Amino acid sequence: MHRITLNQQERDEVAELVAEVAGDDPERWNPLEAMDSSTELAERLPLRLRQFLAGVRKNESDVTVVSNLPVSDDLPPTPIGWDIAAKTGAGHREEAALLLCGSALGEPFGWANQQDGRIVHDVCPAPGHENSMTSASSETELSLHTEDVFHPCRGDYVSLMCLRNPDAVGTTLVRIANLELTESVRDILEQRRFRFYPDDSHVGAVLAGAAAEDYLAGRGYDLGAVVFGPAERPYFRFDVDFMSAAASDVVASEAIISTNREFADRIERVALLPGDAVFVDNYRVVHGREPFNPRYDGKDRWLKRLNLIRDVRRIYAMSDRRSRIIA
Ligand SMILES: NC(=[NH2+])NCCC[C@H](N)C(=O)O
Ligand SMILES: O=C(O)CCC(=O)C(=O)O
Ligand SMILES: [Fe+2]
Repeated sequence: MHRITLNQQERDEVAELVAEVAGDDPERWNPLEAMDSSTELAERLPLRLRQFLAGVRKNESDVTVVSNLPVSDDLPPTPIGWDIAAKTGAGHREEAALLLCGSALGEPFGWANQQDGRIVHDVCPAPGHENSMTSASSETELSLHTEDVFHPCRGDYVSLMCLRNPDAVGTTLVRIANLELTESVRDILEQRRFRFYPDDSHVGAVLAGAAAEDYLAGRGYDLGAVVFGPAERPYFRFDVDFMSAAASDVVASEAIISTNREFADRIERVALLPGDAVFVDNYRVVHGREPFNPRYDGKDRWLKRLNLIRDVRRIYAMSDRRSRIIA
């Protein structure tokens, strides 16, 4: 794990940029506008941080933590669900901090059908979702997954900035570099024998069964491989809850099961503290979360999440609109 810890002066410098991007009034916070200014202002981040993130990008570092980012003294209570945060602008300065750092690594983008098309998401437990398969869950663990596994323009990085984490709940991680797959399993994973589906956070997406297969095939998301790219430094995608083998392909189905079993021995964890942001390489690492007990008292665990792609033109090229929000 690569880590940089900002010193006091660097933290103050970031806080100044955050103030410029975010302003004082959460009610007037417009993340899409802020995204534009943050891309320019990212040039003024402390040199040591910019150089560090440039190295992360160039070397394709698996997991990177930036520590001691500014978190507001007057942080509002943890919202009880992302929709509340969307209404109130809660944690808008921290959204700005994540946009600034993220812009040094990639290009922010979002999904029209996820968290209402927001560019920065809230990850906090929500009543009624304790055992769901979305980031709003708590009591049930969140399976190790590639973020937005189904989509060809899924993020190169998923980034999470911590505002609160009182019980030091861990984000779980497995790197492909640590997997010891047998040659025969790897061989199967490299073949286009798998289907990948939108997860439950993509509202209104067709979720399962034959209808989903038609929908995805119609959009060009046909059978794909799990492992791909350079043999010496491969990429992968995996989400046991939202993938399947092609119909009646028992061998591919078994490869999913054995890969998922292999994860168990390779899990690393990072318990983010307030002011930590983790940048997970979404092509080299799957991530998830340990279970925990939600409180719903304003002191709950609270992260901001931002997707980053290395070349936003890949998104523009898929559509007839020049938008970072994938429809
Ligand atoms: N295996 C899974 N549960 N995958 C879905 C992960 C959570 C999803 N990214 C969300 O925003 O809610
Ligand atoms: O809460 C975490 O640590 C991870 C959450 C996650 O995987 C997500 O929001 O996509
Ligand atoms: Fe995730």
